Amino acid sequence: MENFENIIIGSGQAGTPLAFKLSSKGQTVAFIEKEHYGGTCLNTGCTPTKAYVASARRIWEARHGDALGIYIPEGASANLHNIKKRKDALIKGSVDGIADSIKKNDKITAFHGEARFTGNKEVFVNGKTLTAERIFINVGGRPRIPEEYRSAGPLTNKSILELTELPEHLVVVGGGYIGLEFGQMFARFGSKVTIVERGNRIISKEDEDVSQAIQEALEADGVDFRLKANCMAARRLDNGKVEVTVDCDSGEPTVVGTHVLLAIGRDPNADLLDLEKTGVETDKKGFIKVSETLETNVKGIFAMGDCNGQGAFTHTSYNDFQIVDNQLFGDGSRTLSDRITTYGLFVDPPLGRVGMTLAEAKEKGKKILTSTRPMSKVARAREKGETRGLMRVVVDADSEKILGASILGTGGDEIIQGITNLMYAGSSYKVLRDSVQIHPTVSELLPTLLEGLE
Ligand SMILES: Cc1cc2nc3c(=O)[nH]c(=O)nc-3n(C[C@H](O)[C@H](O)[C@H](O)COP(=O)(O)OP(=O)(O)OC[C@H]3O[C@@H](n4cnc5c(N)ncnc54)[C@H](O)[C@@H]3O)c2cc1C
Ligand SMILES: NC(=O)c1ccc[n+]([C@@H]2O[C@H](COP(=O)([O-])OP(=O)(O)OC[C@H]3O[C@@H](n4cnc5c(N)ncnc54)[C@H](O)[C@@H]3O)[C@@H](O)[C@H]2O)c1
Repeated sequence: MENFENIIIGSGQAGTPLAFKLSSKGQTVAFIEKEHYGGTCLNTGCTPTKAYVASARRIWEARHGDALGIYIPEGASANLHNIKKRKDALIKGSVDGIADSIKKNDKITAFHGEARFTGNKEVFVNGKTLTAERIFINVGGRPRIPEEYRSAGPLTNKSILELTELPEHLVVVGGGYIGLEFGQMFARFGSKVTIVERGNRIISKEDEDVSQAIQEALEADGVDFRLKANCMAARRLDNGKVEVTVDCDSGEPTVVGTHVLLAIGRDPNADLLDLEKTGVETDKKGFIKVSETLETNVKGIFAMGDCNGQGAFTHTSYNDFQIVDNQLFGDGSRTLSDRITTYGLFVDPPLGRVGMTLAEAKEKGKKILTSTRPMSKVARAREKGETRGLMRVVVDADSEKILGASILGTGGDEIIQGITNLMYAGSSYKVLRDSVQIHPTVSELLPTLLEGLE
């Protein structure tokens, strides 16, 4: 039995900074990771996909000179082997950086193996039992793979990033974040892509016109959509192809492709921890239940990141770390409910989102003011020749505070942060409405957008 002051299970976006923070305070840490340092975001999530998105954008530019008066000779092609090589190098640099820092840190003891609980404050890994008064769980999630897809040998976000040759026809099941980002990039690389979605529209959390505009953007890249695909299964055919049963209301009942990517959501890894040995409670979906300060029902055991169901993004996991850090070493004022929902969808053009959609605000019965402006009415977007998308803001009519915004368009993933900042400041929308912004930028239309509130 080895005793530490802290045990961290999983080196995700919260566990890793926490290990270094605890050690900087002179505390001992057992840091357990079963796979690669940096977790999903670094190895099979954000970093590789955004590297691929950049390659996809480059080939799109190489094929779209005409609109801007540039003659580009034909022949640009994507070399997936080299795209992957670049991505692998990016990841290796960061993973090695974390490993080096851990090696040099005499307060952190690293364990490479799968941890599970054997007692209340007792964790078993690599044949050793570790104990600590404080245990932090940051185990993330894994792709959901329903039984009816298994025999087809579907790709996941992990295995698709190992391909070195382009799929001839990639069938993507799921029209959410993962399906849309991979769908567009592989279409741009040169694969035929069909996205099959169970709902009647893609990315259904967004306002309908936003979903529609994203679908049109991907269709312009050649992506086919099959919506309302409500009876889904997949099987491998004798000729090696995969057949996905879609059973939509109209059209062919199946789609046959060379590869199928499953992107229908992720399940938390909490079920693999033998949590019953500690009495830590999970909810119906398997997420670990936490308090406002991320402590579980067992005192001294915390859950951070995707496994607590309070967020599913790198920045929400990192914010979990900030909350725990503030509770342990700060003034204890930071809690979960301070967090404003914000995220990006990194298709092209990108979507930046914060707070409520218009539909959500209406559903909540709020007295609202709203304004929408198409990107075709934004000078900078016209100058760039990238006029797809729209910007929308929703304001609480009584408090004058911004409730939410969607910016789908060139630079949308960056521009949204200005609105996020205003929301964190708790200021009236009038502060932004009356501000001066640089010309010519997309942001300069934010004051105009706010002048149009109705
Ligand atoms: C394809 C894809 C693209 C994404 N793109 C974005 C994006 O652009 N922006 C964004 O904000 N988010 C993105 N995300 C989401 C983001 O990756 C996660 O929200 C983020 O990684 C937070 O994860 P985490 O901290 O909960 O844990 P993770 O990063 O999932 O790390 C958990 C770690 O725990 C380890 N582990 C699990 N069980 C055990 C165990 N029993 N013992 C030891 N170790 C264990 C795992 O090996 C893993 O390394 C993306 C996700 C995917 C899949
Ligand atoms: N840009 C980003 O920040 C980013 C990028 C990628 C992934 N992620 C994270 O990864 C998580 C998982 O992403 P995801 O795309 O797998 O999930 P998701 O929940 O975003 O989308 C899943 C989609 O699949 C559909 N679906 C569900 N079951 C289906 C079925 N049986 N057949 C057909 N369609 C089905 C759903 O209606 C939904 O549209 C997200 O919650 C997100 O937090 C974030």
